[in-house]
Amino acid sequence: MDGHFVPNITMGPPILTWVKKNVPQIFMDCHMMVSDPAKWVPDVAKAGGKSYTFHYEATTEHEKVISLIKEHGMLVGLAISPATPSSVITESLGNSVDMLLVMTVVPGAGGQKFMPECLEKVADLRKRFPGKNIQVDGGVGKGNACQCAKAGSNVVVAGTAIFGAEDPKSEITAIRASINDELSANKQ
Ligand SMILES: O=C(CO)[C@@H](O)[C@H](O)COP(=O)(O)O
Repeated sequence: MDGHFVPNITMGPPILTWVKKNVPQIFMDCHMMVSDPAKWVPDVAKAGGKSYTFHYEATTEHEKVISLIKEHGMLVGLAISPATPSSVITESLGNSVDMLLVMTVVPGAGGQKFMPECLEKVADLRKRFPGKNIQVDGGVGKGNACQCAKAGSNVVVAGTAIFGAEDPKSEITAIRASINDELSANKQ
């Protein structure tokens, strides 16, 4: 968060560098809620970022940003905010990224209420991009992770549900189990 695309400011490349140093095996999935996504690509890659997700709404030069991220050896994620329809993700755009992120809160702060109406977009994207990772972020926890997976998501982000839990480990286990149960039921 850069204080411009969204009102808040959070961590940037210097913090990623320290996290990577202390947890070398970590997979850093970097969701960049920033107005100028191209600007941060080199520094995030250098800091050890593995996946770089930028917002569809932040730029008109999607292909350029995607190429830049790939040139820096990172996986590419493309995010849409609640007000953005899934139809903006064209076949060629969707096929050129590794992950599609459907926000289920307005980007900018943790602790907001999950917006179930956004799951229609997950279902649409899953239908059109069966092989892609589809992430859901915003107000996700063990109570609704299965709804996300049912709609077609296979990756979820949970902040408050985990960091606010009395037992974060068991919250993670419960979220993971409900997604895996749903995904294996869908396979049959
Ligand atoms: O940062 C945002 C939205 O901008 C959050 O959605 C976090 O990514 C997850 O936090 P919770 O919604 O789970 O509290």
